[in-house]
Amino acid sequence: MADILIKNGYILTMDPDTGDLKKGEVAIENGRIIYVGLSYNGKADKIIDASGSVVMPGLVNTHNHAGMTLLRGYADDLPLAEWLEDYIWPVEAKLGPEEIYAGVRLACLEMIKSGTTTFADMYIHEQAAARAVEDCGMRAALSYGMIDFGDPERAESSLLKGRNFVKDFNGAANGRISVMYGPHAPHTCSQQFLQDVREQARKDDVKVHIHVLETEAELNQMKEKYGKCSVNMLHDIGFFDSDVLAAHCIWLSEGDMDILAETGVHVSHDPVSNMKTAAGIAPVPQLLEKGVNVSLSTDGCASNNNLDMFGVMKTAALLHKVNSMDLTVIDARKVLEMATVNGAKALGIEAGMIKEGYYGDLIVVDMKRPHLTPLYDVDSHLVYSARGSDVTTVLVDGKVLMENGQVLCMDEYEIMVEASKAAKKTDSQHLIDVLGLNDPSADQ
Ligand SMILES: C[C@H]1O[C@@H](n2cnc3c(N)ncnc32)[C@H](O)[C@@H]1O
Ligand SMILES: [Zn+2]
Repeated sequence: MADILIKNGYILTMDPDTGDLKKGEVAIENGRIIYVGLSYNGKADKIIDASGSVVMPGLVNTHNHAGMTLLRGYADDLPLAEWLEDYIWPVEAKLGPEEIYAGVRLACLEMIKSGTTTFADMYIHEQAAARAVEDCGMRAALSYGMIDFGDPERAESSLLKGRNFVKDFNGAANGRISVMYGPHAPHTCSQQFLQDVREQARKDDVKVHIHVLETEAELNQMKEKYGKCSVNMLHDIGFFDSDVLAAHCIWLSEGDMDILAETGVHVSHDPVSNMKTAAGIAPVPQLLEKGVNVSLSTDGCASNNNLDMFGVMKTAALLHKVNSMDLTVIDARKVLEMATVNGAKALGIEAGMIKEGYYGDLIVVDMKRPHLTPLYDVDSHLVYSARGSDVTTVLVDGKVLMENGQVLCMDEYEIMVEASKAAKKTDSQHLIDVLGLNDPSADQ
């Protein structure tokens, strides 16, 4: 007997072996998909009616700083280095685990409501992030953001934090949490530190999540310091392998792309963040052409400014079309693959497809909406016209986290209240009390 049977939906399996089903059924038991096909020959505890909807794999957001929801809109429209160094980093120092817990809860709420079932994270107080993920039921690959700035003491304490996190949370929350090592970037970490982290990750058999060549300033700094770019430096120290997830990868030469392809590095593409921070345009069509696994991500909320992967999908498609002045350079199916199959592959999880044996991580998207009518091509609608708010039902690990627009795994209002309170720790003079928390009349 299945736990859940989803009926009457258009099943976008993303599985090349089975293809999509115009009207099919998906059965889930013990957190895994046990049937995908036209009609399930068994009973189920719970039936989900997906009439007029698309049932598809949950979206996988492969680069986030989830706790940064607290800094959404905090310091916008500033040059990237100034934004990070003068605004974001000083204010992050004021945030403790309780604030980050509240921020990550808000991030999870936002992600669930817009169809993301798994995210990869790199941030501070990551234990608190793990607790938030555990509590809400999502799946995540978490890493402690480690920076040494060439200071051996900082290197030691950072690595220790990273190691403890890996030790304590690998496989936590019934396997929904996986861990990674998160050395921040080649220009904020010393070469020695990057080598030490690399070695530790191999020892622990844990993946590595890092920012690579997000800005031209990084490229110039690296050339000055090492006489070569970040990709070459990392390659020369043996850092690259198929367990590395590199975010951004904008300022790549042809040779850099070949290195990423040969070593099997996964690239996380953040088009919205990259456009907002004017960081540049990653050569995604070329990377895909060379066989690099490219997935999609929002980046942190302070550079996006939301966590809606539907917005990211549309932006990715449009950006590369106009950049190459060739609209055939990337199509809707490819974008959907990047947001599902490729993301799951980068994180090494059995998700991203509706396939027997894979995790019961899937979403239901309501197509009975004005902006999705009429319907000729499901892929096209999902990428070019749908929004996160069209997602009605979300399952992770075979558990229903949202059903018919109702979030079941947390109290939405409470999450917003707690995050708003946590945001006060920034001491910003500009914080506006939208929930009316400081207004006694709002209690009635
Ligand atoms: C893990 C660390 O990464 C920082 N961080 C957040 N967004 C970016 C970005 N676009 N580029 C580089 N670092 C970033 C966070 O502020 C945190 O300090
Ligand atoms: Zn980032």
